[in-house]
Amino acid sequence: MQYSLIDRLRIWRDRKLAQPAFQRWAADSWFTRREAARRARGLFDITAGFIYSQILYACVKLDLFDKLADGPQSAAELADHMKMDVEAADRLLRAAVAIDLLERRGPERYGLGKLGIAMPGNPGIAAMVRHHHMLYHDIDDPLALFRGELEETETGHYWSYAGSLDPAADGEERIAEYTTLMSTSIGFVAEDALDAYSLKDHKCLMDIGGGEGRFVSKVAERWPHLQLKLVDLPAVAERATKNFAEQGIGDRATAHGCNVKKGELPKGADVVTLVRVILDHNHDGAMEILRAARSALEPGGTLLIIEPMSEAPGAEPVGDAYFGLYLLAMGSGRTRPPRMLKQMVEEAGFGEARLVRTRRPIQTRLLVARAV
Ligand SMILES: C[S@@+](CC[C@H](N)C(=O)[O-])C[C@H]1O[C@@H](n2cnc3c(N)ncnc32)[C@H](O)[C@@H]1O
Repeated sequence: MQYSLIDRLRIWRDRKLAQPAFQRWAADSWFTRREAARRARGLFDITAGFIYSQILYACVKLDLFDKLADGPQSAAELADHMKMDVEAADRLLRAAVAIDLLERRGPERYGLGKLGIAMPGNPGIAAMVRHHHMLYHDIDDPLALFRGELEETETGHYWSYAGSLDPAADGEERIAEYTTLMSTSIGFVAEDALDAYSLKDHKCLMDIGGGEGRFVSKVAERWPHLQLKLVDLPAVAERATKNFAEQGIGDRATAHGCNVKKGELPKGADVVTLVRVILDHNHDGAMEILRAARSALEPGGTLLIIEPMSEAPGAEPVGDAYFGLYLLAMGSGRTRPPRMLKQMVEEAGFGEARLVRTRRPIQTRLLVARAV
């Protein structure tokens, strides 16, 4: 193998850094010890990450964050609720303190920690954590997952449309769980996207893959002048219709059931949204959806893709590590860097694609394009 000068310099540096003697020196030296400690801690955190996740999972299953939001409590006070003896309760609570989910309040009691404080106000995070039990199962042997040796995955079963030949045939019982999870977790995504892009100058919005309509409801609250359409698989669209009626927006929000990749989409929208949809699909499926979106719009119409993306500065582990494995376990889709999405939307008949800044790119990025 031929290496460039820069490669050879890096190989020399990597060998130097890998030497235990060098690492001892770096950990002792005043000049390097902070960085050495930071790296040692970073590697340990990755090594122990599965245990940290289980501590969070246990706290969520026990509703500890909601309970402690009402005021600090001791292990003795919580043990009955946690259905374990006081010593075990204390061990779990201490573990949660160590990873900043909880914090000590005096010698005996525990309250919300600097990370746990975000949990009570965001039921979407707890819902995501609860459904991770499927992933624990699917990534038990990560190499089998990467090598495509798993015949079935729990995550693929849960997201019933992933890899299905006829997702439109799914009935209520297959879609109920995932639609509820999506609704519970849409809050911040909708808020950040709607703060980043004004719909003031639009007349009619169509949300493709809109689930049971929570995003459309948020749009309806914020922009009362807009007509609203939603498209999703028939059993999902039925739930949206019911929700729109219950929320009193049935006169301006309608839901249409069809397989977007095959069906004819309603016309009349001047802006189409795809919220957490494209990442679920492999290239061909994603292109079918983008082309369907294009055919539903007149030239000049607007497309908004709202989803986590790959290579988000500062949020790389979310797009590339978390969703990378999640979508592999699901059996379909990938997160994409904005440049790849831009290319795809251009291929589907859109131009002027640009990324719009959002408040929390870790979960929500926004790409806007115009139909040409
Ligand atoms: C990850 S969910 C996102 C739901 C919603 N946009 C949100 O962010 O909460 C993907 C949605 O796409 C829908 N979907 C998947 N494949 C579809 C297809 N071929 N035709 C229509 N809808 C589809 C699913 O039913 C689901 O509601």
